[in-house]
Amino acid sequence: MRCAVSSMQYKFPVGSATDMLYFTYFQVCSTGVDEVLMKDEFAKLSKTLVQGAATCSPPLPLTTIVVQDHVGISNVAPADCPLIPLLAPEVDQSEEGAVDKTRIHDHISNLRFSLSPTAFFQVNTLAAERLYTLAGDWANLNSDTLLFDVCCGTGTIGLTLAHRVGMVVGIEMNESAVVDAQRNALINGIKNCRFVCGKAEDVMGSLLTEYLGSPQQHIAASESNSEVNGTGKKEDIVGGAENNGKSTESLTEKNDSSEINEDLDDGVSKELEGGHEQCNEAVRNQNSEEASSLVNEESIDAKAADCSEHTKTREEGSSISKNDVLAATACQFKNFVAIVDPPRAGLHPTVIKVLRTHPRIRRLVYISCNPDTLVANAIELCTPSTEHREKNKGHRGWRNMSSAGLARQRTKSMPNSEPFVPKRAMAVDLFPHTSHCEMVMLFER
Ligand SMILES: C[S@@+](CC[C@H](N)C(=O)[O-])C[C@H]1O[C@@H](n2cnc3c(N)ncnc32)[C@H](O)[C@@H]1O
Repeated sequence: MRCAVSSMQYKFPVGSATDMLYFTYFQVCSTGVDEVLMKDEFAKLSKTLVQGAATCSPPLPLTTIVVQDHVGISNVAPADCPLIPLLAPEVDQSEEGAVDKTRIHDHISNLRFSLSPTAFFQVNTLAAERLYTLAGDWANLNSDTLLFDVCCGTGTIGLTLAHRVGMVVGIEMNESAVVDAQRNALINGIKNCRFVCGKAEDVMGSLLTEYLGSPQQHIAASESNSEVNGTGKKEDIVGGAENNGKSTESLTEKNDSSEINEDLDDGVSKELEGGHEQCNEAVRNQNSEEASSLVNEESIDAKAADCSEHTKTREEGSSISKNDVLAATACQFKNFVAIVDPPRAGLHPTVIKVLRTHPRIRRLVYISCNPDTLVANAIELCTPSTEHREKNKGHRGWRNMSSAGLARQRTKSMPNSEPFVPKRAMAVDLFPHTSHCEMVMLFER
């Protein structure tokens, strides 16, 4: 296939609404095209965009254009592909905070978000605000809630809901987005969030065990509770697990450690002493404008990088970080909720499996931009374990199977576990005048 930039159709939002085409990225396939020609085409593209932005009314403040250089077959360039700047921002060094012009800034729910070029961010921010609020309402959040923000991007969902929960743990595979999320927490003075860089399928299981204890532990606690008092009530299970869980043990061990005291010197101790209520109060009182005027972008950069470094160090097991302290305090929570917002491919089967088989996750809010994969994931979350059909029997071959068909096959190897029940669903129109929308679905058990 041969295709160059010049063969692309692109319009710019000029004139009447019917002429408009909003885009978040261009995709260019350049197989067999000379590099000089490509450069020339990119220069033309850049010029067109600059002209389009200037002729808008009011003119669009276009500061940066970058392209990602990806060699390979994919409809999305991986986040670590090199970035080529086509239009560099005009930086006035005398102006305070000028360095920040290389980043995009936006606001959602009175919070300020600073974004790097490869990080995902909803284009329709007003509708995104409604979407996240709805997800938060359905998630039934309170100060006893530990919220897992799965596929968290730049931290938008977790940060906008942080004031409604005890703590947020965000999981995201794009490293730049994770650093953005740390940075956005700092910019907005939010202290009860931890962001972990990794594929959800690789880290979700160990994070659930770290914060909630292992599924086996809770099943055992549940069984012994039922034997002792003949009830098996879920409240009893939660209470027992809190005292016996891994998190409690690690809290005791870590509080004795001299290493942790050094780590706390940087002010983390103050965050924790005050508890989550104080932290929530800070979030409530500090609107984004005040916060942004208080923070210095360079120190934010350093702190965000520092936080992400801590995450890495911690995973290597060589030191105790601020994140360990957050993890250690997690045992106080009673309500564990996941809000998942995966890409079009949906959640990886491993993520579905760990969420379904952990008995303490009772509520899950799924935000989806692709109904096909939402249905497939819902089948795996909700099919009762008792339906033991013979594995691999009666299917028409993997290649011809829909995502729902594949999901049905996978339910046969799902470990015995209580199924979720789909309770509510609502479409949120983030992309007016297109056939796309976001779907929010609440699952409970
Ligand atoms: C639809 S976006 C949602 C981002 C964020 N929740 C928001 O609303 O801005 C999906 C996000 O999932 C991330 N992602 C994709 N696959 C992932 C995986 N396997 N594990 C963790 N994150 C993943 C992407 O990098 C992207 O940031």
